[in-house]
Amino acid sequence: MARVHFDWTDPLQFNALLSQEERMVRDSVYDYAQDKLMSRILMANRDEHFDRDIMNELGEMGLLGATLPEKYGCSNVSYVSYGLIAREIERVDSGYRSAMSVQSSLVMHPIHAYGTEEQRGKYLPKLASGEWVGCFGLTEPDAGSDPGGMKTRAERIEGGYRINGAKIWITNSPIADIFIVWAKLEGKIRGFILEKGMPGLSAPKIEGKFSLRASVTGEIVMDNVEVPETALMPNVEGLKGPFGCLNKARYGIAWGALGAAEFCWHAARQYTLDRIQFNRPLASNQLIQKKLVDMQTEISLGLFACLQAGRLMDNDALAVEAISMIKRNSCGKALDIARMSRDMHGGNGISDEFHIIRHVMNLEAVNTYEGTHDIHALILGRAQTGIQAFC
Ligand SMILES: Cc1cc2nc3c(=O)[nH]c(=O)nc-3n(C[C@H](O)[C@H](O)[C@H](O)COP(=O)(O)OP(=O)(O)OC[C@H]3O[C@@H](n4cnc5c(N)ncnc54)[C@H](O)[C@@H]3O)c2cc1C
Repeated sequence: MARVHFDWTDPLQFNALLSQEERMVRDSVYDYAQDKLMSRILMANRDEHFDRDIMNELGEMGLLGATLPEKYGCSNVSYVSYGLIAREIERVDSGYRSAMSVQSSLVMHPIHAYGTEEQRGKYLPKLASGEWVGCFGLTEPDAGSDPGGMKTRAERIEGGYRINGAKIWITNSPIADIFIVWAKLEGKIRGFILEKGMPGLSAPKIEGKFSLRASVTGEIVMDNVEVPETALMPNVEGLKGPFGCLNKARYGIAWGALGAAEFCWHAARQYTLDRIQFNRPLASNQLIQKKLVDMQTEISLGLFACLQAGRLMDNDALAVEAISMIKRNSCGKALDIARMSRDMHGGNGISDEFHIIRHVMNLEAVNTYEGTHDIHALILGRAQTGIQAFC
């Protein structure tokens, strides 16, 4: 049997399973991210700054709401391509991928899936181009893993609704033009589209984050915000509204986290090949090689799981529990890999100039948001045993 070449970067020939279009998407996003995002991230992270222009650039590249139809200004690519986009952006920084995911999965998706044709026509093209930025308000100070416990309320008034409540930990909210807000109306969770400048609506920034510093996060405060009837997204009610959005976002996160992990793995390999201690490269030690191989194995297996999930999603055949599995697996493994890479970089591992500590810090939040690692275990545990263990 002929000896088959082993590509250490792609041991199971993942790339061979991608279509021509998917490879083109991957390569163009890789080039953009390495050229335009990598050059900004060091100072953006240090200064806790999100460059608003990035949204316009992502829009120009067709990366916002990329899976949605062309008639709304979107690219209509496959979910596998969407995953590849997330992976390449997060190879640079989870904060940039977060900004993109929120716009695509948590703002544009619900408007498309639950909104009226008028709402789609009004909001989607401007969100697709990056002219407008959106945010998604579900989490509250007293309702995180248990969003059903939300206190935000909408009440009917003449011609529309009055909304009161507060959301916290909201990606993009301080720079948002559009706010997707989930509130209880007559006891049922409903989704509303709010716009910047509405009286009583404010979105203060949360300062002092040590994770996702290049992504802006804030609150949404609603003090008697009056919205017209047309602000309600009519086609969904109950928790399945926000969860439908979160499922799309969690799918993208599963791909993205592996992009961050790949950066940390490749950096650890190069660092330990270059760094001489005890008169030989660190990479000549068995312990180091084992760690590199553990990284390679987890990332390679994880990418196959994401690819299969993407193919199923493209055929409307992916169960939500499977999304919990890949979100949980990718985030947990990526965090372990980033921490391991940090350790292998020695003292340099804590310097932002090597980029590893930034990925470690970022992945802490990525492991927590959109359903924590343990909450996804409980979702899968319930599906396996039939027993609800949340409470
Ligand atoms: C940087 C960042 C950006 C975010 N962006 C957004 C956004 O754009 N929009 C939005 O709506 N939200 C956003 N979030 C919120 C995020 O989704 C929540 O932080 C997350 O869902 C967890 O909720 P919590 O922080 O209230 O933690 P809690 O729910 O209080 O959980 C704390 C701990 O308890 C554990 N726990 C909870 N319940 C159980 C249980 N039944 N059994 C066992 N363990 C349990 C959890 O696993 C966790 O370890 C963001 C968060 C961060 C950090």
